Amino acid sequence: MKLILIGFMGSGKTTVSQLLGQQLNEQVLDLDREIERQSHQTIPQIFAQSGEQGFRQLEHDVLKQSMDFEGILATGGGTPLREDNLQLLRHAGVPVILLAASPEETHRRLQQQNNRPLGNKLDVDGIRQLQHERQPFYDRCADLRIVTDHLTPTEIAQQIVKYLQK
Ligand SMILES: Nc1ncnc2c1ncn2[C@@H]1O[C@H](COP(=O)(O)OP(=O)(O)O)[C@@H](O)[C@H]1O
Ligand SMILES: O=C(O)C1=C[C@@H](OP(=O)(O)O)[C@@H](O)[C@H](O)C1
Ligand SMILES: [Mg+2]
Repeated sequence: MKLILIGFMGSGKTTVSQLLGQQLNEQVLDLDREIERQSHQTIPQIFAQSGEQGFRQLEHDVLKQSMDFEGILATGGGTPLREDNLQLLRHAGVPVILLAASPEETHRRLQQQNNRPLGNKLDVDGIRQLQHERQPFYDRCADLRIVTDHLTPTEIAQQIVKYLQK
């Protein structure tokens, strides 16, 4: 692994990882896409059929087997919530970058897509609450936190590249 992106749903992990992959000429692994590829189901289908618990088990299995991947890893927003996942992320030995956005901006972004079983039904207050609950887990593994509300994905990728060069 070269770099790990973590953060709440809609913070831009998937988008920024693709840009970083192009700029740094590195492979990108998006945990959700890999889960979908291996299970032959979409994320909403997995939640509908196996519940959140079933999804979390798949997520853990795929994370564990991805740890020796040589490239940029985009996690899902709930990946750091499990202690065993958090330990894997912390001990990967690569920078862990936390992307963040305000509840209002997150709500705007999540409304543009309908593929997040845990995010799509939340209003701004629900997002604020869930972000608050998850914050301690994100803080425990992040080396750098970037607030993305007023940054384009390109600008975020540039900040990360600069950070890596230091
Ligand atoms: N910095 C940004 N500014 C505005 N919109 C963004 C930004 N980053 C991502 N988005 C948009 O927000 C949505 C969620 O982005 P995504 O990369 O899927 O986030 P994540 O993987 O963290 O859930 C997408 O529609 C994406 O185009
Ligand atoms: O925050 C979460 O619990 C989740 C985030 C999603 O990934 P994104 O953060 O890329 O949306 C996806 O893993 C799943 O819907 C659950
Ligand atoms: Mg994503």
